[in-house]
Amino acid sequence: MDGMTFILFGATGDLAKRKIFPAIYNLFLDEKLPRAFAVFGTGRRDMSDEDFRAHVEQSVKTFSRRWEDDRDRAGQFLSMFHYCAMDVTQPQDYGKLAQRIRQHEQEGKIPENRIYSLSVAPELFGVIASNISASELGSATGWKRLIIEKPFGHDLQSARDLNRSLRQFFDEEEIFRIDHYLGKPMVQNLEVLEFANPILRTLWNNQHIANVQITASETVGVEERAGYYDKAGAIRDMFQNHLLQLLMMTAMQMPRQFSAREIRNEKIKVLKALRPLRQEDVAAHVVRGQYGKGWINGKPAAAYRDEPGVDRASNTDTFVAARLWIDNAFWSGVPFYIRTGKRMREKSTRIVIEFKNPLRDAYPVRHEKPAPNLLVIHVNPYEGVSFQLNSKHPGKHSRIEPITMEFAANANDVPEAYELLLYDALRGDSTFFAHWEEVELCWKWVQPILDAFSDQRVPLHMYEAGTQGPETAFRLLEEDGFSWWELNRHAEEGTLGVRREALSVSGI
Ligand SMILES: NC(=O)C1=CN([C@@H]2O[C@H](COP(=O)(O)OP(=O)(O)OC[C@H]3O[C@@H](n4cnc5c(N)ncnc54)[C@H](OP(=O)(O)O)[C@@H]3O)[C@@H](O)[C@H]2O)C=CC1
Ligand SMILES: O=C1O[C@H](COP(=O)(O)O)[C@@H](O)[C@H](O)[C@H]1O
Repeated sequence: MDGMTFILFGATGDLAKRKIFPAIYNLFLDEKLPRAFAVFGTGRRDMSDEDFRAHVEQSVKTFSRRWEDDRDRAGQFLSMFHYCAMDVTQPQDYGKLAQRIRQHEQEGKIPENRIYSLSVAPELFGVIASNISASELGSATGWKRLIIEKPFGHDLQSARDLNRSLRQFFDEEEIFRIDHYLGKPMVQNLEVLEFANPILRTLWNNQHIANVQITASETVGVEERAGYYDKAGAIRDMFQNHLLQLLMMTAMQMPRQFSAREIRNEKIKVLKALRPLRQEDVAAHVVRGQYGKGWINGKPAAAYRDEPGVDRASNTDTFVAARLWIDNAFWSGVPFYIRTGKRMREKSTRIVIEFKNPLRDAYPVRHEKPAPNLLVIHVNPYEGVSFQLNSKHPGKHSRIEPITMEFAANANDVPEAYELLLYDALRGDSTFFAHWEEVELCWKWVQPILDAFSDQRVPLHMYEAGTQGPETAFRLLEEDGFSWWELNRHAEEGTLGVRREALSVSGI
């Protein structure tokens, strides 16, 4: 890799501390950084380079799973970090930053290749891109890339406006929109599972698959982010981006080549085949929920409306479940059920593929019915794959019981999403970043839901904190003769199976 400079706007913020510095540190330990690599952090507060390095060290000690107490190594790592206080809204401040970067590049004979990473509030994305371009930074002789955090817009129109303003200064190929779900190792593994296993490839279609369920449930509530979340809700925070990305990665067909462009084309085909929702149909296919008070892991949890910073009369969705149809030759007739929520019973992101069960009634009456085969991709926090098959009980003649074959990744060896994504951005590989066309199509599909929610056309169902969401989300599947599959009780002990989910039992 060529030498380069990583310019981090928002280097004193929460994301930098928890994700970005630890990721850079892990890449450093793995010798994946270019030989000539420097980070210039910026923020409004005053800090010397030494203060900044102490801040980076503290962040890495706290948040990297691999901190090594080796002073030489730590010194070598920290010497890459520099700090420049500035206000990003002030064009004159960019000259100071540009001078420091240029001096560093000249002293080290480093090419003027620059990555601008925007870890600041989204309102500042456009102004930073414009000021970079208008300042001395804009006349660098090397390549440039822009890393953007979420949220990318608040709805279809604002996303288009933001994209238009960024595209005045950066080409699409230069923009790397982070969706950290695309950096999760099991999500990156999806294309291998689907396409490198002829057995699965043969089965990956509507002839064999009965339904697909994608769940991202969290036990945490709104935490300290009410200011942002109360305006966003689960539909913007998780559904429009992370969950639709999981849907695309699951439903896409094998690309002609495993290049960023071809993979993106296949993902886009899925979005284009998604059956559009008319506003008047939203209530029939989308369930909207908000958590009330309840219990999480034996501790009382406040209702969403009682959380600090939340409007007492808020109608914001903290839970969304939806039924989607992909109208193409591969998936026609297969419902995709997607749900996400805060303050649910368990933290789990998983994709469950339920296979058709044509032999269910082929066994004589005295036998138990075989359960459907299930393939479960456990994305988070367990990372692995399990396959549920049927087997005959050795002792009981007529007993058919489900058995699970599983593969679980060794948690210590699994890199974090930001590590994989930053490494890709350094190499200029955009496969696991959200392309504008994907982002726009996702907003387009979601927009009628946003409109129906804001017009109060979809009832807001309250659910008790610590449960699996409102009852209506169970009905959504029951209408089609299915039920949600949940992690089995022994998941913490390493068993990755699933079982049919019972209706809203709280986690008391
Ligand atoms: N935190 C998280 O877990 C996640 C965050 N994100 C996204 O990442 C981005 C950053 O979030 P987060 O780190 O939580 O935010 P914080 O509020 O913690 O940090 C904001 C950063 O922006 C800097 N900043 C604010 N205004 C200016 C200004 N006018 N000039 C220069 N610097 C400024 C602050 O510096 P200073 O205080 O020194 O002025 C600070 O470093 C947001 O887009 C967020 O949506 C996305 C996913 C998860
Ligand atoms: O982007 C977000 O993701 C987190 C959940 O991420 P995970 O990696 O822990 O599954 C969510 O809590 C947050 O609200 C959202 O902004």
